[in-house]
Amino acid sequence: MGNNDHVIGIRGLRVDRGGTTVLHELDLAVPERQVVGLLGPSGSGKTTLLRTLVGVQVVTAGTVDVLGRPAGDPTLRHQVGYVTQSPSVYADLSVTENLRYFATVLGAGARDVARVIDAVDLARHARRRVGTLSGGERSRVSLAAALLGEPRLLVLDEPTVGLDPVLRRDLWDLFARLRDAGTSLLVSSHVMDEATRCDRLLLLRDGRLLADDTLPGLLERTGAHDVEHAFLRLVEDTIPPDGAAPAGSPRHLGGKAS
Ligand SMILES: Nc1ncnc2c1ncn2[C@@H]1O[C@H](COP(=O)(O)OP(=O)(O)OP(=O)(O)O)[C@@H](O)[C@H]1O
Repeated sequence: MGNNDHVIGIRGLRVDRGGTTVLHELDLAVPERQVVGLLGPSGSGKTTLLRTLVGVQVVTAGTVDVLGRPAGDPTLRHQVGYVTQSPSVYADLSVTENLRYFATVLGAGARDVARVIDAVDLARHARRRVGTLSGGERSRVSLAAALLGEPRLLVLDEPTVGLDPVLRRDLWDLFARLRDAGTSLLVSSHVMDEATRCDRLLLLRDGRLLADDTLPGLLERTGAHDVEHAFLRLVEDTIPPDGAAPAGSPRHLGGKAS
């Protein structure tokens, strides 16, 4: 796959925070027009990795390219939508007022406001003050703001956290629709089940990439029946017990380990 098919290219990325290395020599590429899940337990480095993509994280070593430009390049501002874990919208403004404000900042038109409100299914709450919305509704307002201007890449940090199963399903349906319309998405989650909704998976643990694969590829490679067990098998393979085969041995990676 050539560079043109990738929306994100990372080489030798190392990030130190507070004197500790939290991302170790990451190499990865995210293909365009796919929903790519960045899965890993709490503290594995997901947010740190996403922050590097939008240029707000100091990088110790390596390169991070987004849409063919260095991460953080001003030309990317309108092409990358980023939603952080805490909703970054104004509680004392209505849904529409929030989005009009962000549309003005981004130079997007009023029609775009109606489009993004529809996209996240908040039309019936458009006049409500954001402070009166539920947590899930509020996070959809943040998502709507990220959709303004039709970015080519959406970077979403744990967008489904705290949502009930119905809302989670609806949000993943929305991600699939955005992908079908041509957007590339990188979505972080610590809920391994959400792997089934992703076209590709990046599994992160302790700042290291355990896997960069499709779900079927991952299951076949590890012989596991779900992503949680695949994750555990990969962890076993990278931390061998005393006297066992070295890390990266084909013990589990190719076979059907029990
Ligand atoms: N400002 C900071 N200073 C020092 N260490 C930090 C800082 N922010 C995060 N870390 C550490 O970096 C590591 C990765 O954190 P990060 O927030 O990227 O993980 P995460 O996978 O997003 O976790 P979560 O799912 O809980 O949000 C953790 O060990 C965390 O304690």
